[in-house]
Formats: sequence, C-alpha cells, structure tokens
Amino acid sequence: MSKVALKCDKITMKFGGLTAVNEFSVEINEHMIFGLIGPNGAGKTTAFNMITGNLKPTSGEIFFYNQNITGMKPFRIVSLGMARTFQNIRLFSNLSVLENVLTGFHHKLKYNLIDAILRTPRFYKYEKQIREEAMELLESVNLADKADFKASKLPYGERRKVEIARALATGPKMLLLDEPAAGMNPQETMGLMYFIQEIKEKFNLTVLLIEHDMKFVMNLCERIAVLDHGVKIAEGKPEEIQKNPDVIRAYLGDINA
Ligand SMILES: Nc1ncnc2c1ncn2[C@@H]1O[C@H](COP(=O)(O)OP(=O)(O)OP(=O)(O)O)[C@@H](O)[C@H]1O
Repeated sequence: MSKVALKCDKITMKFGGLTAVNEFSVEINEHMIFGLIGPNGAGKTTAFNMITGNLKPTSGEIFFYNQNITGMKPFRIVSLGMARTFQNIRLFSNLSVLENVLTGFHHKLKYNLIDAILRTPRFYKYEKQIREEAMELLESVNLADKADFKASKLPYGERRKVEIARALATGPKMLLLDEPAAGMNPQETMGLMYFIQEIKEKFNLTVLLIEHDMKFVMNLCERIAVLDHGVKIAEGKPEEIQKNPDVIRAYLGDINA
C-alpha cells in the first residue's frame, strides 16, 4: 500500500461572509500526480494557500506525511519538503536564471551571516556546492545554457521551468503547481506535460496541480478532485470525472454564467 503524502481533513476557509472552501477533504498518495480542478472562483487557489501555509484554515486539519502542518508558517512547510509555484510566475526578474534557482537553496544554507560577511572558508565551500547543485538542476530542466540570462528575458514556458527548478532546489517530496500551463501555447503545454512526468520520476515527487486546461489534466493526472463553490463535488480517475454529471453541470453552469 502506498503511503499518504498529504491529507486534508475538512479544511474550511472563510473570508468574512464568504466560504471560499467548505470542509474539503482529500488524501493524496505519494508519487501520484493529482489534479484539482473546478470553475473560476471555486476555491482551488485558496485550498493551495491553506496547504502551503499561506493561509490559516478557519477550521479543519492538514497532515503532511502524518505530521500536522495546519497553520504552520510557509517556510517551515517548505523545510518539511513541500514546494510550490504560483499562478502568476514569481521570479526575480532582475536576477539571472542561476541566481533565481540559488534563492531556492536559501533555507538549506549551512553558513551564517558572520560567515557570509567575513567570507570564511565555510562560506566559499557551501557557495560552491550550491552553485554546482543549482547548475545540475538547470541541466535537468534543459536550461543550463541560459544560466546567465536575465530571468525576464526568457520565453514564458522557460520562465515557468525556472520557477519549478527553484522549487526543486528546496529538495521537496511534494510539489504544488498552480496553473502551470496558463499562458502557454499548445506546444509548450505538451512539453510541460512530459516535463512534469520526467521530474516526478527523477526527483521521486508527489505532484498536486491546479489547471484549467482539461486535455492537460486528463492526460497527466492519475486522480482528480473537483471543487465547485468551495465544495468537493467529485473525486476519481480522469475517465470517471469526465463523465460525472455533477462535474459536467458545474462546468456548463460556469460557461452560462
Ligand atoms: N484573500 C481573499 N479575501 C477575500 N476573498 C477571497 C480571497 N481569496 C479568494 N477569495 C475569494 O474566494 C473564492 C475562491 O477563490 P480562489 O482564488 O481560491 O478560486 P480558484 O478556484 O482558484 O479560482 P481561479 O480558477 O479563478 O483562479 C472567490 O470567490 C474569491 O473571490
């Protein structure tokens, strides 16, 4: 039996009078690619934000490998092995591709401020080590030859990959991707699909992703949960989700809105 990587137990997020997520429960086995879908405003990003510590749930609990992480600060959750990317790519546009990836190693640094100021041998040793590791990561995302480019100069699909490389630099067991294919053309989207499968195998990851591109979700994810107005209305394999009447209704309702 597979281990459960992530468990959400009835998590709820209220913003004043609005219940953005209502008692959402899910269990995600490790090494799975799991999709979270739903019409606009269904509460997907809010669920992500609770899982990654960016929002504290109004109620309910979240467990990461059986450890209760409910309401923990994001940096602590990252250090436990959960990394994420954002709906709108958040890179330091003035930094190089390599420097952006280096920021992902930040929490793992083994030298302190004094080492950095005095440039002690320890500082140089770890600086060299993390640069090598960052370059390896860039190689695995096929961007090593662009390490010195400014992040802002890369095409959209590659910036998305840099963001993922930075998330991988934190050494995650689980990766959460918020709309990774948004803004990509069909060719880039196809490339991204293979890329996510590749890094999942290579880094032994569990992946949870939000995505509106149905072809992408149905082809990539092994299991899918559907949110509508903050409530989980379905969960299952892609072929089950595709023919679920509640899901079809939720999406048609969205189109007619
Ligand atoms: N910080 C906030 N304060 C108040 N309301 C919020 C906040 N964040 C989200 N909401 C509301 O919660 C609901 C769910 O939003 P959320 O962004 O989680 O949906 P989503 O499924 O990710 O949507 P989309 O697919 O459009 O990104 C929406 O009605 C949204 O306006």
